[in-house]
Amino acid sequence: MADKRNSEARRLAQLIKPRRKAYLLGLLGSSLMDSSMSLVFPLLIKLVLDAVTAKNMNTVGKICLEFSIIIALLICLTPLFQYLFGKTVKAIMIDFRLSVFHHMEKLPVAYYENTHSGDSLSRINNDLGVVENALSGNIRSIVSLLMTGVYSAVIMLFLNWKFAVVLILVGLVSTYVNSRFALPLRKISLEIQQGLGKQVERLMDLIAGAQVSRVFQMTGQMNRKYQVTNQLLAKLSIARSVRSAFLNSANYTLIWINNGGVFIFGTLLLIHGEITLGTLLSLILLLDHVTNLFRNLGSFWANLQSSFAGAARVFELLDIAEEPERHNNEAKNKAHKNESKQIIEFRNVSFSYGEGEKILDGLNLSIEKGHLVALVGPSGGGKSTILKLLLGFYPLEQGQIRFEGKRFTDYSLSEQRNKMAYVSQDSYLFEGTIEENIRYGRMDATYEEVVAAAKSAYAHDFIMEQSEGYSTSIGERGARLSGGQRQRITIARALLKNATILLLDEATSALDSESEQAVQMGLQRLMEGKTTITIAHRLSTIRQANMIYVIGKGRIMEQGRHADLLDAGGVYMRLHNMQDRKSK
Ligand SMILES: Nc1ncnc2c1ncn2[C@@H]1O[C@H](COP(=O)(O)OP(=O)(O)OP(=O)(O)O)[C@@H](O)[C@H]1O
Repeated sequence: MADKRNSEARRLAQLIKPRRKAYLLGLLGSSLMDSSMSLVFPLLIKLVLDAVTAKNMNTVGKICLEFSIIIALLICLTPLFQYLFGKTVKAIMIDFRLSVFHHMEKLPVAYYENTHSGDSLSRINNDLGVVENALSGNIRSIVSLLMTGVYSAVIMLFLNWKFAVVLILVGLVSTYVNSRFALPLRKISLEIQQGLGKQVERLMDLIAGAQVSRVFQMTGQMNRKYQVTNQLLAKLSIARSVRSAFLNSANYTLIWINNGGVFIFGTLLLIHGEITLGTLLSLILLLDHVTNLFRNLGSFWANLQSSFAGAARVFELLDIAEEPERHNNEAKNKAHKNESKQIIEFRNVSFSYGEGEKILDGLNLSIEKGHLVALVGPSGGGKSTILKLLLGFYPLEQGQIRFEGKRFTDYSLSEQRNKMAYVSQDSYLFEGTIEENIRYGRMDATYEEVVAAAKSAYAHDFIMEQSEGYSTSIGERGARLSGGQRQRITIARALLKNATILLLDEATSALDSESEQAVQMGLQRLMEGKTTITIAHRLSTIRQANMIYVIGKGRIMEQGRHADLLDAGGVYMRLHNMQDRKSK
């Protein structure tokens, strides 16, 4: 645990490193201003009272003038240091948020498939907010407290060392009591941060699943799940409050013992003539700062521990390995020489997600350049997994994929993906205009090229019917468009990319028969001279395919052209007949 804390502190220090000078100057400067402000008054009281007791009015005037200058200086410098500190913390956080964002961009698809988006969102929102608090509020409070307390103690030592020593000894008890509360508070804070993550997950489900939850009348279940996280959070917050309350009452007890004892001791010193009235008053005012140090150091430390809990969750996210430039686990197959002319070849490929069962099991398939190849077969057979492997979303476990005659790993992942365009069942549309969404296919495309792609995808007409044509904003995930319209925009985006290989995963599934026919025609035009791998459930759409692979349980069950497979009378024929009967 201590190691972990150290590592979080070290990593937070690393964050500050590029702006270390400005951060330290802002932090120490503003803390110095805070503590100086607190010390000016006790000193002024002592000096003025001593001068008044000595009836030395000239000195009183001089002291007042000097202190006026000091206070004016403090008033001018305080906002300057605070501005520097605030600005530096913001700059550090901007860089940090950006690096977290960049990291998330590079995380493997597997991370997103296996982690609830609410958890990630909570880490980059709530937990990063907590880190910002640590860098600004928490650390500054501790430094200010330390400075004020230590200065006050030093001044007290000068004013009367006996008084100061008694006070410090009593204060150490207070620090010990406070520090005992720090660790449990940190533990609860970590649980609260995790609970907040769960709560965001529930909220994400509520928003993203708004339609489904209404159709399936799920509000009861969703409410219950939300209640569970809410109650857990409430329980944890109460536990934290209870511990804080105990800490506070322990502190109040100590304050009274401390103040009472010190007051009696100070009065005795005054009666015995060891200190003046001015010194006693000044000591009593300084006393508050020193007891504050002993009393609050523990609880401020505990707050910092809570911030570390948030930081730990962000660093945990940052520690997840990014996608490599290339998957290199095929290196053991170096001996394999390429003698094939195929554009894509799977050789004895086996794959499973994590520790689970084999999804692909010694799969062999080859795809010729310019061909239209269809993958069909029962649900869960592994068709989409084949496309995911081609896109490099997962590394291979066994076997190899060859690509344009070379090993897959001879290409970087970005080179592989540059050669491919992908339209999946639920291709994502981004917040922005229709034009922007199509242009993501190729950022340097001209407006005319964007329009041409939209025309080929048979999207142009409905785009022109929108209020602002290509500049129409489509809303989150294209919520202001119909399913078929969304699909045609994603097809236009893929068309614009003009990649050598087209991967279509049920690309026309969301279209009505009329627009499906239109898109099929557009795709036909696009596929000329390109290699297309399409996953199709409706076998009527792949009659023209050069090769059809029937995939089941991660293996090829049958392969051939449409007519051959029908003649063979196997799985394909049964699927075909079933669909035929349904359509009639
Ligand atoms: N990210 C994942 N983690 C774990 N298992 C997964 C993951 N994605 C898919 N699977 C499993 O892999 C198997 C094959 O899935 P895949 O999506 O490749 O099948 P498919 O043939 O495309 O199915 P469908 O025709 O229904 O789309 C399924 O059993 C599925 O549950």
